[in-house]
Formats: sequence, structure tokens, C-alpha cells
Amino acid sequence: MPERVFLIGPMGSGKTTVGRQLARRLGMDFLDLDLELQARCGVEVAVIFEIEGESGFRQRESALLDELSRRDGLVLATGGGSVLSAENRRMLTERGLVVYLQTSVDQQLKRLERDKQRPLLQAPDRRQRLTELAEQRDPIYLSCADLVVRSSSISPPAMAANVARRIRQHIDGAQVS
Ligand SMILES: Nc1ncnc2c1ncn2[C@@H]1O[C@H](COP(=O)(O)OP(=O)(O)OP(=O)(O)O)[C@@H](O)[C@H]1O
Ligand SMILES: O=C(O)C1=C[C@@H](O)[C@@H](O)[C@H](O)C1
Ligand SMILES: [Mg+2]
Repeated sequence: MPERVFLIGPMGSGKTTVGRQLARRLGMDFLDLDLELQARCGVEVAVIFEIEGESGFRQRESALLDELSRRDGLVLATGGGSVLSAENRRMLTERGLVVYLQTSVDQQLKRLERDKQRPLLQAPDRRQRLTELAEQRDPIYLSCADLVVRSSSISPPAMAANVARRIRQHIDGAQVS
């Protein structure tokens, strides 16, 4: 197994949900950057956005990513916007296997229907917001991914199994060549 697996992708792609199950399958630890940041700050991500703005959140996110992305034996679910900074992308690509959970705006909308927390979803037209974010970010996710796994309409456990299989194939392929 790789030393570290970094999950990237947009809100609702399953980084947190699938990531936890993937770690169990691979016998690795699991951490979630948003949850860890919340635990350390003692407040929700939305409150950090409110008090410090998105730029304040991004600074905290980068500092924590730098720390956590050095740990061994870890599946790390990153935040949806963690890849926006070139420095963060460098940390991810140099330190572990980067897996992009690619999804559709339709699926995101369904999965996040009941969410009231995510600050970037506080928009009158969620479809439009998610579409804009996808147009801006999909090329960035693709640019730093070692593996792209489409998160279609399969359950989180099936998705975790799928990602684990793709990681094993990727590693086997790398050893042969
Ligand atoms: N493959 C899937 N099939 C069905 N539901 C899913 C799937 N993946 C995730 N979900 C559901 O979608 C919701 C959002 O997923 P999750 O919180 O894991 O996304 P995320 O990528 O961590 O988002 P964020 O970047 O905002 O943290 C959860 O309720 C989760 O159960
Ligand atoms: O897509 C984003 O920029 C974000 C996604 C979440 O994981 C959180 O990191 C936060 O809500 C910002
Ligand atoms: Mg998450």
C-alpha cells in the first residue's frame, strides 16, 4: 500500500464517507482535514468562514494539510477547495497517492440536499453555484490526480471497494513497469 492516500474532489463526492470506509479496507488510519480543523478550532468550518473569511480558512487549511500530509499510513480526506493553492497541490502530489473522486452536479445536489452547513453552498441557486465550482475546479483536480474514480450512483461501501481495487491495480502496474 502507499504510505498515504489523499482523497480530493468536490463537496458531496464522498471524501469523508467513502474515505473512512476505504481506510478500513486498506488497514490504514483515516483523518478528515475539515473535521480535524474543526476539532482543533472548536468551531464549525462555517464559523471560521464567518469570522476569518475564506482566506483565513484557507491559511488554516494549508497549515494543517502541511502537518497531516506528512503522517504515514493515512487516508486523508481533504477539503473540497484544498487543491486551489499550488503549494497545497505540491504537498499532495509529492507526499502520497492522490485520488480524485469525480462526481456530477446532479449527484452533489441530491447528496447535499439536507446540508445547511457548507459555507460555499449558501447560495440562492445551488445548481448554478456547484456548476461554477465544477467548471473552475475539475481541471485542477484532474491536473493533480494519480487516479480518477467516478463516483456514480453506487453506495459508499461499493465506492470504497472500487477505490481500493483501483489503488491496488495502480500499485501493481507501477511495480511491473
Ligand atoms: N457514493 C455515494 N453514494 C451515495 N451517497 C453518498 C456517496 N458518497 C457520499 N454520499 C453521501 O453524500 C453526503 C456527502 O458526502 P461526504 O460528506 O462524504 O462528501 P465530502 O466529499 O466529504 O464533501 P465536503 O468536501 O463538503 O466535505 C453524505 O451524506 C454521504 O453519505
Ligand atoms: O469546496 C470547498 O471549497 C469547501 C469544501 C469543504 O470540504 C470545506 O473545506 C469548506 O466548506 C470549503
Ligand atoms: Mg468531507
